[in-house]
This record gives sequence, structure tokens and C-alpha cells, in this order.
Amino acid sequence: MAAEEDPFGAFGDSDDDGDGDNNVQDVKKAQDLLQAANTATTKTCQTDKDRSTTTTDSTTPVHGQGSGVDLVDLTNLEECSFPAWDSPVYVSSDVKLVSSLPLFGGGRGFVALRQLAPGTLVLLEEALMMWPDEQLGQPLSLTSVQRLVNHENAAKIVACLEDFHPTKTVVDGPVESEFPVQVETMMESLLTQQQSNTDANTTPQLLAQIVQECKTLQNRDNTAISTKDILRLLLALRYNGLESGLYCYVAMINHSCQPNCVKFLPKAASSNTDDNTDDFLPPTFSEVRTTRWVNPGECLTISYVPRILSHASRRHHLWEQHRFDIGAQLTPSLQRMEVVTNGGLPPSSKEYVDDNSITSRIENAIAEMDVLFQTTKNAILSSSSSVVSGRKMVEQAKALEVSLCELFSQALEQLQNNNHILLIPCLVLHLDACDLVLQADAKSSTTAILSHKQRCMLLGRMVVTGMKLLELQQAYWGHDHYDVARTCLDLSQAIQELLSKSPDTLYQLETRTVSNHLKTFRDWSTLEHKHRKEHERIKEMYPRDAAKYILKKL
Ligand SMILES: C[S@@+](CC[C@H](N)C(=O)[O-])C[C@H]1O[C@@H](n2cnc3c(N)ncnc32)[C@H](O)[C@@H]1O
Repeated sequence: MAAEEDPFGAFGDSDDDGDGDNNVQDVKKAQDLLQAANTATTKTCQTDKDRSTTTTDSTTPVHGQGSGVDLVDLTNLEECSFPAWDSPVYVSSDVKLVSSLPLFGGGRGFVALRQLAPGTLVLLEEALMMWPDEQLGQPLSLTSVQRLVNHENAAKIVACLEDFHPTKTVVDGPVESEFPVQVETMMESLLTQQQSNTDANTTPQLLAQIVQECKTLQNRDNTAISTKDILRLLLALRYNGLESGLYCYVAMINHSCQPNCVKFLPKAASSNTDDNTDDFLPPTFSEVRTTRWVNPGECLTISYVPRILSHASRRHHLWEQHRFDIGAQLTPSLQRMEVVTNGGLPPSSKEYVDDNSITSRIENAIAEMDVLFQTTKNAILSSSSSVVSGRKMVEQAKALEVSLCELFSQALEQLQNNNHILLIPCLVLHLDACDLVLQADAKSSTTAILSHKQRCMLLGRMVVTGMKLLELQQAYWGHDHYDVARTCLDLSQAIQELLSKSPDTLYQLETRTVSNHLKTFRDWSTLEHKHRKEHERIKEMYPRDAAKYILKKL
């Protein structure tokens, strides 16, 4: 399943927008507002577009890493439409769904017709089907297809899925080109698996049972649903499903390793709301926004890979799940962020990942630390606020923070590239762990458990980590991504507290690690102001109101 992201938690604060939408009459009016919001964003932001260089090679994608295609010729577009699909709630008039991309795998995709500013809402869509809770995080299997065919909207979903890649026509059609052969091989291997496997999710009995359960359903050409159709449904789910569920139009967005869009997790849109759920999207709705400037003729892309991974792991994951190969080549900006030790790229293969490679070992360590972080965080958030448990929680969070410092140093030592992409998740985890120590401390009932000195040292480490993280995120995502906003906020808050409590801590950082230009109170205060403004600037580029206006009027 392709990845989705938590958008609005990113800004680190809940914002009360004094609503004022009572006069909005209908969806049309709402769409005008949306257009206006997007236009306003375009006008006001001083973004990557205004900078002399952009770090992502957005207009010159290497096959499979960009959208899989170079810039599309806008004079020769074949628009595509799907009669079985309902129109999305909103699709920007500045993008077009086309059917003529030189891509294996359906050849369809969204293309920008005009330049799009970062944060532009391009698509708002209701899920065709959300996964049940027990499916979340689990690989899609025949059990998922069984749930689908028993869904209250099964007839509609099955009809819509006929247009998903690989389409029924491709599966049933003659094997003429390289691509259908690939699909054919996948179908055969699914069939062999289900015949030989003793796993309850793939047994022939289950397949036969699903065919029985489909008796009231049929293909669009009125034929009965066969074993082959069920396997095709499984393949279509695997190639097109997202973490939370199934969407038609979102599924038309192709993959890039440095994508220009993000699909927001529907639940995340409401997870930030303690008090006013009305302000957010219902969980079945989902939106796609740009995260950087997109040029006319560029394909809209998201990342199908769930986390930041090395090239070797991305390549294997994309092949395993989506059956396309991003190849061994990298764009120049990604190349800089992927080389290790002697300046070479770790060898990659679509078929397997070498578990002993430096990048694999670091990725495994990051995944383990991530689990530990989540467990510790859950324990802290659910703990009582007595002095004894408060002390214990702070100690646990501190131990985690130290381990994450260690993880970063180890990764840096082994990779020997202080711009490496894998340093990003190490630093994000470290920043989160610092925040957890502060949260645990704030939770303790009476007095703070951290001493003044301990707190200042921790904030100092947050500043160092935040500055490095910001540099890497800007190199990877550009300057207008909402993750950059989150780091700016963390940084400005840590600097602000140190300026008020212990500016000396900052001056000492300056001499040790950070920058030669930061010598005085004024220098740090200017930097704090700059990051705070950056956070506000980027936050403004992702207005939430537009989607809300549209949905309220549906
Ligand atoms: C979710 S669909 C995307 C829409 C698809 N292009 C279509 O026409 O239905 C995923 C499939 O699109 C193709 N695809 C997506 N991104 C690609 C890329 N960067 N390079 C090559 N193929 C890609 C792969 O075949 C993948 O399994």
C-alpha cells in the first residue's frame, strides 16, 4: 500500500480560524473560495521559486524516480475519464488526468497544466472503501478481497476496480508487450501461491469460497466473476490501495522518490482536534496537495514508500509491491544524499535487499528505535502524574534520547556522508525524543524533575539536531514542505526558551557545533525570528479551510 502522511499535526499547533463561512451558499461558491485561497497562496509566498537554486531536480526526472516520465507535451494530451467512477469532490482545473503517459502500468496519471504553488489543493476525494481496523498495517491478501466482495457497496467497488491497473482488459487481453507479460507472471504466481500455500489467507478453499460469495456480483460485461477475476482484484488492490483505504482518483497518481505532492491521511486530519472536530475533514475524505512548485507539464507524484528509506530499499519495495523498477540510477540531488563511505552508491537490486549493507543495518536500527519510541511515548502519555511515576517516565524518555543521539552518531560514522538521506529519520526521532522528555517533565505532578541545567542542555541538543535536520529536509523536500515547517517551529521554540533562560548555552553551541555566524544574543534572536516566520509562512501555504468549506456544503 502506498504511504499517506499526517499533515496537520505537522504545524504543531491547533489554530482557531474564526470561521465566518455562514454565508457560503453552495459548493460552487466554496470552490471559488478554494480557488481564491490557492491563488492567494501563490501570490504571497516567497518560496523555492524565488530562491536562486532549487534542490530537487523536479523537471528532469530519471525514469521511475520522477514520475517515470519527462515533462509531458501539453499540446497533445489524451484526457481520460471513467464512467463507473463518481467525480471527485474537487479536482483543480489546473491539473488533468491523462491516459497517454509513456509508462508501463496503465499509462495514466495527473499532469499539471499550469504552474502550481506549494500547498495547492489539487484533489479532494471520498474513499471508495476504507479498510476495516483489523486490516490496517496488514498486507493485502485474499481476505481483503473477501471483505471487499461482501462490502455493502461491493457491486460499485468491483465495477470501479475494473479500470484500476492492471485492468481487466490487460489481464484478459493478448500478451503483446512487455508489460502484460509482467502482469501475467504476477497472476500466475498468485495462482501458484494460493494452490500450494497452506496459509488460511491463500488456500484454494478461500479462493473458491470468495467466488461463491460473488454470486450476486458480476463483471461489467455481465460475465460471472471467476477465480482469475478475484486474483486480478487482489493485484489491483496491492498496486493501488493506500494505507487507509481505496480511492479512485488518488490511485491515478504515480510514484516519485522526490514527489511533488502528498496525500493526507484522513484520520490525521481529525487527530489534531481536541475540541472542534467540525474544523476538519471527516475520516473518509482525503486530500492531495502539492508540497513544492510544480511546473506545467510535470506529472503529479506521491511517494509509494511508507518512510524515508535508502535507494536500495525503495527499489526493492516498489518492485515487490507495485512491480515497477526505479533502476539503479539516481537524480543528481538524490545521488548526493545516497552515497556512502567511499563515495559510491550501495549496490541495489529489484529482487532483494542485502541485509548486511550499511544502509540496511541503519534502517533496521531506525525501525527498532521507532518502535521503542512509540512504546515509550504511549506509556508516558497514559501514565499517572504522580511524582514517582513522573520521575520514572522522565528517566525512560532521557534514556531514549541518549540512545537516539548514539544512533545518529553511529549512522554518521558508518555512512561517512553527513548529507545522507537516512540521517533524516535519525534526527526526526531524536527531536521527538527530546520533546518527549519535556512532555514527561511537564506531566509530573508538582515540581519539574529536570534540573535547570539538564533542561538547558536538552534544549541545546534540540537546537543542534533541529539545525542539521532543517538543512537535510530542505535539501530533500525543498523549502516549502510542511515537514520543514515543523522543524522550524521546534527550532524556534527551543532557541526562544534558551534565549530567555540560558543564552550562554546557545553561545557554547555556537563555538562547538553550529555556526561561526552565531555569536551574540542578537544573532540567535534573529535566527529564532527567521524560523518562526518560516513556520508561519509555510503553514499559510497549506490552508485547511478550502476543503472544509466544500465538504460542509455537500
Ligand atoms: C497506483 S497506480 C498509478 C496509476 C497508473 N499509472 C495507472 O495508469 O493506473 C500504480 C502503478 O503505476 C505504475 N507507476 C507508478 N509510478 C511509476 C513510476 N514512477 N515509474 C514506473 N511506473 C510507475 C506502476 O505500474 C504501478 O504499479
